[in-house]
Amino acid sequence: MTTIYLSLGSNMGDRAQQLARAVELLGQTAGIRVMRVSSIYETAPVGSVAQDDFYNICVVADTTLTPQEVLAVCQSIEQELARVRRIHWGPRTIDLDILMVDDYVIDEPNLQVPHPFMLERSFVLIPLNEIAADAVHPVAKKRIDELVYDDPEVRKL
Ligand SMILES: Nc1nc2nc(S)n(CCO)c2c(=O)[nH]1
Repeated sequence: MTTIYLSLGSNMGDRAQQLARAVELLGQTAGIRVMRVSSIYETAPVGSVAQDDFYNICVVADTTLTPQEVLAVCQSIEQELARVRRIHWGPRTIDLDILMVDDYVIDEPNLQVPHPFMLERSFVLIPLNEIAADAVHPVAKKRIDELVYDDPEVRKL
């Protein structure tokens, strides 16, 4: 059994409903037990594409699946919720990113763990700190509550 830390985001359609449905689908997946779900945060879009504000959450789950199997589950949930990725870094119905898997460091063509951008994303660190403050980033060797920083553009609903 390993512990996985996920970031979920949506900025198209009923954002809260998309997030709730994604968490429901995660919980219905064999081999995944959702343990904690953060509050919803409204967040300013990061990246070069002008788009609507996101709703972001983080999820902690226990799993018997491999990281690659978890990635496949995330991708299938994105498809199920009809994620339409027209523009890279553009609007999306739902986005599920694997942040950490225990203390694993993975560098595969389709999967980098810890997530390469998580330390510079307040829309990840602030929700993650709410539910996993004592989790340790396996490369930075610091707790999430040592890595998190304030950002007025990340607003708890
Ligand atoms: N605030 C915010 N900005 C984002 N830019 C991208 S791309 N994404 C998708 C996650 O990689 C987000 C997001 O989830 N939230």
